[in-house]
Amino acid sequence: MDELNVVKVPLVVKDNACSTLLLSAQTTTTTLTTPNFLGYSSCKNSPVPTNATINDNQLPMPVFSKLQNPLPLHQPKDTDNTLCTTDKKTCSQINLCNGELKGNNTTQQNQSPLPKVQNKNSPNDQKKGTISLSHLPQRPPVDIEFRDISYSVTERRLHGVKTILKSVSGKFRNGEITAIMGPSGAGKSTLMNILAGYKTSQLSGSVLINCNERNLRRFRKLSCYIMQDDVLIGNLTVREAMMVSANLKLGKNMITYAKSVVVEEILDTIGLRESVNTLTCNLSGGQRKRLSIALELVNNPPVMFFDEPTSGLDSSTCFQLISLLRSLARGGRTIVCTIHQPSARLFEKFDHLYLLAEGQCMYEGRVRGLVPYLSSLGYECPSYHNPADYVLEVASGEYGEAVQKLVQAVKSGMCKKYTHKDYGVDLMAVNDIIKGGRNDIGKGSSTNTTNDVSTANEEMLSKQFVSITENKDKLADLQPPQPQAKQLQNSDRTVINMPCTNGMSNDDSCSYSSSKGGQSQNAVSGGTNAMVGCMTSLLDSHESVVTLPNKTGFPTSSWTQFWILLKRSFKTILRDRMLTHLRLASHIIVGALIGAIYYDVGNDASKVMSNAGCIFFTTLFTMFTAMMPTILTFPTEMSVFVREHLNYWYSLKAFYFAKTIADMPFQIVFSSVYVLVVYCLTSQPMELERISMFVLICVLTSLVAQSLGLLIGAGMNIETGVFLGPVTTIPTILFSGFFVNFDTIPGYLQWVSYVSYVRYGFEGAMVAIYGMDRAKLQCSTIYCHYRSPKKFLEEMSMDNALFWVDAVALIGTFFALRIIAYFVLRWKLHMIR
Ligand SMILES: Nc1ncnc2c1ncn2[C@@H]1O[C@H](COP(=O)(O)OP(=O)(O)OP(=O)(O)O)[C@@H](O)[C@H]1O
Repeated sequence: MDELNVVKVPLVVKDNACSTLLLSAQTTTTTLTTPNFLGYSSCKNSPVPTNATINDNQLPMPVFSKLQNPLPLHQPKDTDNTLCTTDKKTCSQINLCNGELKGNNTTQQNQSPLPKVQNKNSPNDQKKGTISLSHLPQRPPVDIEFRDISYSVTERRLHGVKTILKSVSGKFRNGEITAIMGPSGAGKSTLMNILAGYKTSQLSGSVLINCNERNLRRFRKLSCYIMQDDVLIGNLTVREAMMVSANLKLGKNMITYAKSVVVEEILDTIGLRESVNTLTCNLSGGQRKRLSIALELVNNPPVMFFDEPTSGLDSSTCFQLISLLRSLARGGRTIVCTIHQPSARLFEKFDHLYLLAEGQCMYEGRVRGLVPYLSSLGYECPSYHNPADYVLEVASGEYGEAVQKLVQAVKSGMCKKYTHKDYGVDLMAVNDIIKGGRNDIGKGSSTNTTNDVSTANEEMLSKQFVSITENKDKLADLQPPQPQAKQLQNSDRTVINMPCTNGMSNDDSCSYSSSKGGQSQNAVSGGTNAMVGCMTSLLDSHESVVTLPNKTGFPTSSWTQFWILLKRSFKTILRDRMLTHLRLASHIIVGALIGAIYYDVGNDASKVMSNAGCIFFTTLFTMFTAMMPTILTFPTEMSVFVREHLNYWYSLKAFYFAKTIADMPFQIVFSSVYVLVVYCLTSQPMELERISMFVLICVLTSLVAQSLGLLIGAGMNIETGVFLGPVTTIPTILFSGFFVNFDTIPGYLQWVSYVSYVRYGFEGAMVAIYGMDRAKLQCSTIYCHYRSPKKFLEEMSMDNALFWVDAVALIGTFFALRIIAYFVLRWKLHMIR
């Protein structure tokens, strides 16, 4: 069976998604030589007989869905364009699933997300665009085990310590979707943050990855955390957001075309095809959630954490989403979700349940073991009652002091038997149900109230929420992945043998067929699972987590990260029409207004005070218009940054430099436009040197103000920032030298004026206008006290001021604030943990 099986029908590679498998849509019956369950030809050992004939309505989802959107079909003459024609090229389709060209298994392949994209200069002389693509990087499957995790926080107000998690242990396996449930405040998010590596301080216990002590840095590269409030950059389209993710996460080894193929495949898979050109701010809640998942799927993380993924979604979208997560799990991933109160239909979609109450574990095991477990302890889930609701009622104390009883039961090992993945699998019984069409709902509710429930009753109870219509799915889903993996060990299918050093047997899920097991399951289970099965499987990988190179860096260099983020920032600023256009318009309009008010006062000795007011207002305006938008927008950008940084997209350094540089050109242009409008309308001296100096000092003031806004935005939330920004500015305005002369300020307060950047801005602007031995002003009245500009500067205590000192002071303040803001961001990141 080493011979490669070939699909006879023409297969056409789609231009922008080479992996799209097209079967002839013109016929309703398609003959395949060797399709696997998913309709993709397999290389070897296909479980389906050769020359099978399948009808469209038998075609599994991926193929069928392509048929519904037929692309130009043709019989390619050039065999390079076919996916499966010759031995060497045959495996393309399955490679799309498993990311590997057979016989091309180098260490490098295993370690990096390498596309196998034929370039122009391919030695095989293949046409440009001909692709044999490993569409996702290869990653090993991961089991997470945690032992005796305790977590406490110090409550300063109460001078005490609050213990949030009390010695909890458990294990989340690859190939499964785990729900962490419990009443509000039980510690679900805390546990997940700890497992995801977001919280690392004030905790004890150990987290094991594939039975080995977790290397946090390595683990963070293998995992992603999708938060409840999926903050996305609103002004990017779905495709653009995905490309940013791909560019950052897939590294420079992959050419742009290959990345776009990856992106298109994921978007197809996750159901965002229709929305690729929609701005993310216009997506629905469910679409946003799916995009959040798609963004993280780009580098194929084997572990995905979801904080309340269903919050804010309607029941149908919830169901679709959890089905999607389940399919991702079936691809070999470890999916962990916190969830509040799932419906019965949603609840049964989970494989594994971890129940927390008061920071302790109340149950850990199969979802279908929950009802029997509760029943065995005397808590009978009433008929037709959602077990998820019931267990939360129990955990909330509605049925008496149950928490300690259940916690003790867990500690004494009573729920051990429910943790086995084969628990409750009784295929015969399910078959009977299918045949007989009996609805067993309610049967299990029975009258059994004793603690010692018989096995038969337990199984009956476990089927309480299995609807008859879904029993076929169940049959497939209930198949444990492990035996299949074992069965495949001698075939060409890859089984990941993960090291088990602590005495655990392989039965304890340390071995798992990473990708195809998932596919097969999906194929059987069909529906949503099948739709995403192949595309989203973990890939064949001979590496294990412990042998992964201990590289600490990001997938791309700092320079690349900076460049990608800078381009993204530019794009989002330009597209933020409301803010960017408003900023520009406000600078022009206010400039014109000020110009109209102080029209032609610049050279009039009788209006020197008015002109000083105009200069002072100009300084203030450039300051406020630079600071406030940053205070308002930066906290939102911070949320995106925290998510992306903690999911290992890029470094803080790259983000910060990009952020710092991206907005500067806009600020410089806006401030300059305003200053020039005012300068001209108020008839200030038309000397190039003075104009340049005046514009420069105003721009510098605005950049310093922007830095202050960045600092406040980095350290505070919007509400606090909006208050703190203007409040901290008031003293700097007071000590600017406009309201009170420097000489008039009491000696012990004079130092404040040295830290007032507004003072440097105003002083520099005054020197630019009235300094440098400017000639006497025109006097339109009988007597003008300040005909001599020098005299006026003396009056303002600015006669000894040097423009360049003010400019350098502003530049220094700019750098100081930016550096402080950087460290505030670092501190914030540290505090999150
Ligand atoms: N930094 C902290 N200081 C004090 N208490 C904290 C802190 N962080 C968490 N807690 C407390 O720990 C408990 C568990 O919080 P956690 O967010 O993990 O609960 P949860 O189960 O996720 O709740 P919910 O379902 O409502 O989101 C809560 O009582 C919370 O008030």
